[in-house]
Amino acid sequence: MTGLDDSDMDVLARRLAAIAIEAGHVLRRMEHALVDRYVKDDGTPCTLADLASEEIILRQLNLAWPGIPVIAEETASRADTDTYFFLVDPLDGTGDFIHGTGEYSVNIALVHRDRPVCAVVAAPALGKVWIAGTRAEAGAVPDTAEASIAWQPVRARAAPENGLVALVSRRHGDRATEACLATLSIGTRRMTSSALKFCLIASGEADVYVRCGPTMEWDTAAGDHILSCAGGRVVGPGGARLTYGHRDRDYRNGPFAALGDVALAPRLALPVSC
Ligand SMILES: Nc1ncnc2c1ncn2[C@@H]1O[C@H](COP(=O)(O)O)[C@@H](OP(=O)(O)O)[C@H]1O
Ligand SMILES: [Mg+2]
Repeated sequence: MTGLDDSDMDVLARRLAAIAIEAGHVLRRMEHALVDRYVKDDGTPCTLADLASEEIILRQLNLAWPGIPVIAEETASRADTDTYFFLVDPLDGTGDFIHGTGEYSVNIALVHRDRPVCAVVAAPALGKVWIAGTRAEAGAVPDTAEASIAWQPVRARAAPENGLVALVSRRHGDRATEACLATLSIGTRRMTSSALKFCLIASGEADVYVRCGPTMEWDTAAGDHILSCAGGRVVGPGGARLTYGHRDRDYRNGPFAALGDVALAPRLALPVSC
């Protein structure tokens, strides 16, 4: 028994937002510091800021929900995922944090069995935060932890007949992604980093994000849930929704597409693996 079954997921999403915002304040303070960094085995960077953010999030999650396993990027525990577990990316878009574009996010998702049920994506440098429990909402990041947030509902848009807006990673591209995008009639491409791509589609500012290169479950779970609650969908090869908690594959995702309008799904030609 975790007690989470009886939780109001929209209330819980606000609590996750407070944690992500607290971590985000620390990230902002570290933005201009000379932050030590190293390159991990997968070739992606890590900084002291990733670790500081993760420490705060782990502490707060353990305080609020003791005993619920947490799979976090920098200390990815191999603990058994229970019925409920958290997926945490303390700093998604570390490359952008280092390069100062501001396009980085803090992602926290609560997963029930293999699908997210509650999530936050905070973009501290852009001053925006998205949440979802049963509905997707967005607000401005307040300057202080005590200030309240005026949450507004967000909704993905119907795909326009022509000129879809596609979001592509600023730092990670690959041929399979390009081939898949070529099957859609893309009018505009916008480079965006981190889980912000899911949130911009959830807010009706873009239509599609295709990713055939490697990503991890903590990169996508929170954005997946926010976009799903906003009326969109994140699908893998064959059109099925993504599932989470795959320790057997080290929490790696396969290829996926995030869609504002599910009607785009039949037009996709995703490869079966990355
Ligand atoms: N070779 C690789 N293996 C695993 N994940 C990778 C990867 N290259 C990029 N990623 C993932 O892509 C994320 C960045 O996505 P984007 O390019 O859309 O901003 C990274 O997030 P982190 O910055 O949290 O490490 C990382 O998790
Ligand atoms: Mg990260």
